[in-house]
Amino acid sequence: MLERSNLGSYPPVFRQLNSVGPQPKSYSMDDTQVSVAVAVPRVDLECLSLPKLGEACQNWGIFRLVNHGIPSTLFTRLQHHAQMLFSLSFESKQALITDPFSYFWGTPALTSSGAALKTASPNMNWLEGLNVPLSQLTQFQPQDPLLRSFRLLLEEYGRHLSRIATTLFQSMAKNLHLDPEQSEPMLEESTGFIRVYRYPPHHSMGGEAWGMIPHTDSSVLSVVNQDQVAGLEIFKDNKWLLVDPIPNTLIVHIGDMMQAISDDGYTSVRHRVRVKKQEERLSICYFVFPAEDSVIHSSKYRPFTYKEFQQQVQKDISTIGYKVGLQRFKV
Ligand SMILES: O=C(O)CCC(=O)C(=O)O
Ligand SMILES: [Fe+2]
Repeated sequence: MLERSNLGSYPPVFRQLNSVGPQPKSYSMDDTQVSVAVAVPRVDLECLSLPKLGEACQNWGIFRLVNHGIPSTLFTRLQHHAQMLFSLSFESKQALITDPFSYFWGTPALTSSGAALKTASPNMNWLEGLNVPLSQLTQFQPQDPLLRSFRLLLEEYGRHLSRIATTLFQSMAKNLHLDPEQSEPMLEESTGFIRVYRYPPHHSMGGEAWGMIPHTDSSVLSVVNQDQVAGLEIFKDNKWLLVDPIPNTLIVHIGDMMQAISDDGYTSVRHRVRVKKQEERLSICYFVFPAEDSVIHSSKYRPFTYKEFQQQVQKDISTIGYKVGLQRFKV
């Protein structure tokens, strides 16, 4: 049960708990019925089966990674630190979390500097988060002991995620018969960043709020580490399906860049996050991209760089309120 004392840690716009005051505008969707839990395919990183991996990427665009080599104690410590950090007062978080980290709420769409992107959309995403560019981690030398130890954990976690993403990408490239020289810049480890999210509870009296509205990730690969509070849903075969949390497993998403690289053979799966009435949810997500200026060649899209793609996404979010994505680049 949520402690009221927690309230001061939420950004003011999320402090409407139990009130009948004005509700944030909700994302209007007709397909918000309860989604069913589903067994997403499992991929074992220790005994990686290329056919199984290929099948998951083609048919699902998402899979559950097991035997990934990350110690369970690292998961626990990360979650614990994230919880402690988010439970600080809103003002403390604003003051403590400084460049190159950034603290945001209400939208996951950020500019390249980490500031929240001004969006034309009235949809409020019911979340607060921390943005961590991994290549700049060592520049973050906070005085605060909690942040200092969190940074060390993120560094260790980032190394694991780089290893995992590289192994998976190389196996996917093999499956797709990509030329190793051309595919190498398609996964640039230095572009990797981590988002740590907290989804506050939402006591809806009138409207419903989404933790994160439906979207596809712009990345090559995204790796989600969720706590025990369910909420992540994927859209498959015209249904929303719940991706259950299972301790010590990771959820890997195919992102838009991987969809383009694979000539649409793999699907960047649409997903969203549902918020709970009583419980907070935490997740720690990793995203990795192609080298900014490498040209992505695909039979389905005109040649483009990730930089162009990102600029187009930011322009669409600012002007029309949502991401159009790969459609903008179709031949
Ligand atoms: O919190 C989650 O489980 C997913 C977050 C997500 O989809 C994203 O950051 O793109
Ligand atoms: Fe996502």
